[in-house]
Amino acid sequence: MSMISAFYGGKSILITGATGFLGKVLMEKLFRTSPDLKIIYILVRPKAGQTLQQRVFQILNSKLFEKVKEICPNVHEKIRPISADLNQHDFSITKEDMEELLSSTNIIFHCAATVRFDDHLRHAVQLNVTATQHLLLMASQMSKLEAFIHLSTAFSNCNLKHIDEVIYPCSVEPKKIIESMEWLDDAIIDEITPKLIRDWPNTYTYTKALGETVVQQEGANVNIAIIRPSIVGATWREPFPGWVDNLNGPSGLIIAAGKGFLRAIRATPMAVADLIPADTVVNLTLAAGWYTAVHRPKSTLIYHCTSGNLNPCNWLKMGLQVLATFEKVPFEKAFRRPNADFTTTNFTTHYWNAVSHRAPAVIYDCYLRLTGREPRVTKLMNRLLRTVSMLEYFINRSWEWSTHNTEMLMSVLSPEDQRIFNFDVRQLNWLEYIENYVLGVKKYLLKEDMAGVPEARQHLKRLRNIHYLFNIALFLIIWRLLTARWQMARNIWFFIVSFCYKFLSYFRASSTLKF
Ligand SMILES: CCCCCCCCCCCCCCCC(=O)SCCNC(=O)CCNC(=O)[C@H](O)C(C)(C)COP(=O)(O)OP(=O)(O)OC[C@H]1O[C@@H](n2cnc3c(N)ncnc32)[C@H](O)[C@@H]1OP(=O)(O)O
Ligand SMILES: NC(=O)C1=CN([C@@H]2O[C@H](COP(=O)(O)OP(=O)(O)OC[C@H]3O[C@@H](n4cnc5c(N)ncnc54)[C@H](OP(=O)(O)O)[C@@H]3O)[C@@H](O)[C@H]2O)C=CC1
Repeated sequence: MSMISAFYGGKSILITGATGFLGKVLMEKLFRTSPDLKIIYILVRPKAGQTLQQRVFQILNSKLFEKVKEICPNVHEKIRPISADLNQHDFSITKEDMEELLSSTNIIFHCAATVRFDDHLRHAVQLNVTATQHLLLMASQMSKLEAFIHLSTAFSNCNLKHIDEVIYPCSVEPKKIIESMEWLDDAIIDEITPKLIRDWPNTYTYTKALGETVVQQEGANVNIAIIRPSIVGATWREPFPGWVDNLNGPSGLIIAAGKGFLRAIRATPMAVADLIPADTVVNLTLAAGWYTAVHRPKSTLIYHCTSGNLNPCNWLKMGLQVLATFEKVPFEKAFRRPNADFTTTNFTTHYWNAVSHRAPAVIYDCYLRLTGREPRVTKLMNRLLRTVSMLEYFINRSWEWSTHNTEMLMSVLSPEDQRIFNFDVRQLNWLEYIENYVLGVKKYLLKEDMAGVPEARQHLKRLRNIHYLFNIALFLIIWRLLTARWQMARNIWFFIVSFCYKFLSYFRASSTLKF
């Protein structure tokens, strides 16, 4: 019998961010491994014209939850969506809902966050710091609370090279930042943001670091653990390989490369690609929830959920495998043939961006205009290049994360739990994982059917022929222009033609002599 599954049985669990990528995988695993849990409260906001119920209905009807519905047919009765906006005071939770949460919750998984790198500091502080502070305040009033699990990121201290499983002090007190956000106007915040975030690359990683300090300062009366995942990718095994449902991290770039928009990226090929599958993060999170509640460690334990020090993969290996999978199973209606080159200097990056990214986009937009359609590729390309520039920080550096707590946790699990809640990345076969990731992107993000693969291959062949024809035509045009303007070019041209003529004459003469 799994100790972890049994532990969550009969429990009331509160999840924030349950509609997000990790939140859904977490909920799915909880229902599948502990179908007798009492209830999962999820804090949800109405979004995109959908009510809470519609959002929950959509999640439960997705492919991710197919297995769960077999194991736990009454799953819809066990989810209780609570209307809440974490940006609002008291989360805009009704009095009745709040009372129920305070009196019943046993475990909290705090996943909600803004993961946008370019979010305005005010908004990032609101969600990643202030909301965490409020949630801790709520947690401290929960009479039955056994554990509070906070999802942070391994990059919350990405200004350091070696990162231990500790909370590093912030140069400015989070409380002061929270206060100042209340009265400073947007223009002043914009001005001071670079000075505040200093060597953090964006507001996301900076506010996640502040969030950890808040957890440390405000969580004295609560039994807490912090999980720090690195770059979360598609699922490895559970509930099935390759599940992914948003464009964050590598997923968006895999689409951009597979569709032939992104053909080169500025990256350090040998830098560690510290990806971690979503199901691995969830397994560690659930195991940490159990350990924190049952063993009640004296201090807040931080768990690094990373792959680099146990089973490293680099960006070159990842890029090559992504490309190899595109060869086997191409994406449909590609713009150009996929390519995945790594540039390492400013010059080559600018060259690739001009020649291989912007120029084809401009040419295609001219074609769209000429055929009476709306030009759109240049705009798309500019957005893509902006996105890539924001991710570059993470693909040109390597970090070392110590994993003592994570390894300790693995060692205290029973063999049964080590199997069911496996977070041992040493067992991960990268080539197989990356192939499944790319297939998952094709199936679950792009919603492309495997039946379309032969047509996609034909399309790539046509693109190759167009590419060759285009290059030949371009060469001839350039050459014609050069010979028309420069005597030197004409002399070279004359020399090449006469050389070829002599060579052919010699070849013809020697072959007639033989017979
Ligand atoms: C050959 C393969 C090599 C693979 C090589 C992989 C390297 C991969 C390194 C990752 C390194 C992360 C390391 C931190 C790990 C964490 O701890 S954080 C969690 C991850 N967080 C993220 O990844 C958030 C990143 N994204 C953002 O911050 C924002 O989307 C951006 C990049 C600032 C763009 O903002 P924006 O211009 O306002 O655009 P937004 O409204 O978000 O989307 C605009 C369009 O771009 C698309 N888009 C959004 N994100 C992306 C994306 N990542 N890619 C492409 N398109 C995107 C959207 O779909 C949208 O399209 P339309 O719907 O308009 O057609
Ligand atoms: N994905 C990754 O690569 C990594 C993620 N992490 C961390 O893991 C956690 C989960 O990330 P992930 O699942 O990828 O993120 P997502 O962006 O997929 O999900 C974010 C969740 O937060 C919710 N949320 C955002 N704003 C509010 C609000 N104002 N009120 C209520 N809910 C809100 C979203 O709800 P809605 O659906 O309504 O928008 C969504 O459920 C985060 O803490 C993140 O920092 C750490 C390392 C890497």
